Amino acid sequence: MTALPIAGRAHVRRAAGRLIADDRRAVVLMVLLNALAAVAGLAGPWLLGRIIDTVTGGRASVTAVDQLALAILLCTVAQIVLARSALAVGYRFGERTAARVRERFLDRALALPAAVIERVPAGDLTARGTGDVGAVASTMRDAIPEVLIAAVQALFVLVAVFLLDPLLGGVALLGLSAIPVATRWYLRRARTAYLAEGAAGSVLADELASTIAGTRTVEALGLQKRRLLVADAAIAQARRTRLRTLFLRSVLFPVVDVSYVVPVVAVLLVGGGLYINGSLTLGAVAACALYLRQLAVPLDAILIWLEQLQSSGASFARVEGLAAIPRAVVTERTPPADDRIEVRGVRYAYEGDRDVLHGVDLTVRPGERLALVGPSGAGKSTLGRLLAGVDRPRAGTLTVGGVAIAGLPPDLLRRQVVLVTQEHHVFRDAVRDNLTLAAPDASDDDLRAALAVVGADWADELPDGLDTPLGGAGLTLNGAQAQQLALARVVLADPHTVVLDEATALLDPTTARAAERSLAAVLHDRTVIAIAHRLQTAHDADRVAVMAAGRLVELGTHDELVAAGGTYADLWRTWHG
Ligand SMILES: Nc1ncnc2c1ncn2[C@@H]1O[C@H](COP(=O)(O)OP(=O)(O)OP(=O)(O)O)[C@@H](O)[C@H]1O
Repeated sequence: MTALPIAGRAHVRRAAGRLIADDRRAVVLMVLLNALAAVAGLAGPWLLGRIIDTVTGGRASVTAVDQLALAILLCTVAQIVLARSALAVGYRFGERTAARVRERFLDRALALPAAVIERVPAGDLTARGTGDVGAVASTMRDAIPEVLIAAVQALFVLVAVFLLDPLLGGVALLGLSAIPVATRWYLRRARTAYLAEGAAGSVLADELASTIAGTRTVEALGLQKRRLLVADAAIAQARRTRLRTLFLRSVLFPVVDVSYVVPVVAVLLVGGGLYINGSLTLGAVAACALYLRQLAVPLDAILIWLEQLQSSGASFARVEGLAAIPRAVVTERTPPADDRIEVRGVRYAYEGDRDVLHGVDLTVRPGERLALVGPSGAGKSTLGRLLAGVDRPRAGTLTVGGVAIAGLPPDLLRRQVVLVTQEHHVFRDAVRDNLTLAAPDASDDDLRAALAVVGADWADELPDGLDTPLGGAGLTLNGAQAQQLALARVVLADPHTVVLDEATALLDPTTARAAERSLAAVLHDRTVIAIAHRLQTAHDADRVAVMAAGRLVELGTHDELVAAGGTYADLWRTWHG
């Protein structure tokens, strides 16, 4: 199993920037409304300072004080209205952006090549698609608007203090200096810690999912204790990583809380001195102190969200990690010239450059039945997947009618080659939707005809006909019926070539016989490449290709190969006892 990639910091920053830029009008409006709200909010302490100066200057008249008080009231109302409007614009921006994150993840997950999905732990993809996407979406909805708003407010408050008195502004900044130091310490450690927390969550989800999926096996083999130990280890790791992030938070927050009080005290002390000196009015000192008290609110908001930004930054890196996986690219636009499949110098590696196929050459003749035989691990299934376009070769070419098989678009590919294995997925959907996957334009009559070809009599007695839901609360198909449904899909896709890989291996003997009949009906008039585990299949085939250790070692008819006295002849003798 290979883990899914994680996006680097630069990629995450660019992706976040793009999300904001995609809705830039909302962002500009949000900042503008909020800047106006901040200006209205700043007027309050300044007007209060004016009242103090008017009263202490002995020039107080009731009308002047009333007018100033009324102005404070108006500014407060304006601030509330503007700030609420900014928040409303922000939340709408957040909801739209969250929806885009979800859609993009789904698009990317659906575009992952089948080979990649098979190789990554299922829990990882699920955890990214649920927990991580959820964390990013809620950050976009709540954190980004609030952080933007708080940043504008904090900036305006500081500018106001500097405008009132630059010296007091400097003192305030000095008093706040512990915050960036503590934040830097936190940020340096937080990404790694939150990534570890996310990874531990994925492992836990994966372990639980695989225990649930294998419940019967676990029960049958008495593996409960072993699975519990595995789950315990995953839970312990999840707990360790959570404690680490908790520790980081428990250092940051107390330092920050104390840092809010320091500048207020410093400004009152220094401002008091300046007032006694006569270089500053009492009103200005009071206004500065009030501003700095106000500063705690936006700074607190930024720091609280910073924590969420960090954890969701790690989530975003996991969500964006999918972008690093090359999509299944369509390189061929022209339909193949004919049905001939050519394999030339094909090499394939599951991991790195450790080849499991070492230069395979093969021509599949249209209409023939070709059996692929060889010992376990020889590379038969791997070649079968390449022939069906599920995977691309690392080197060499696999073509049908002159075009690369894996480069064909899905609708064209399924009319050329289809892989039939023992795994038949029944989607939780109506029978009709389960079938039209293979032929979106097929009519109900086509679907019924396809079910009839594979001998699916049960389909005639469905309670709601083709609308009958399958899986979940709907009808549950048994193994043979599920296979017939899969074979009906093949009939509908109507490929000229079918690759069979252990198509009936899992069925019991009675069902297998019925399944063989269905299969025979599907294979009629098509080229068949059968990965043969029973040599009887090879005996009945037109030609036999023998594989050993990733190489094609023999090719010919059954009789020719038996007469040649090589690998196949040995296999045949052993099988015949
Ligand atoms: N998903 C995978 N990841 C890594 N290596 C793999 C994977 N699948 C197969 N292999 C390796 O590739 C080689 C060829 O395997 P393949 O399944 O194609 O052989 P096979 O001839 O079909 O064997 P069998 O008859 O047992 O199915 C083997 O060494 C196998 O271990």
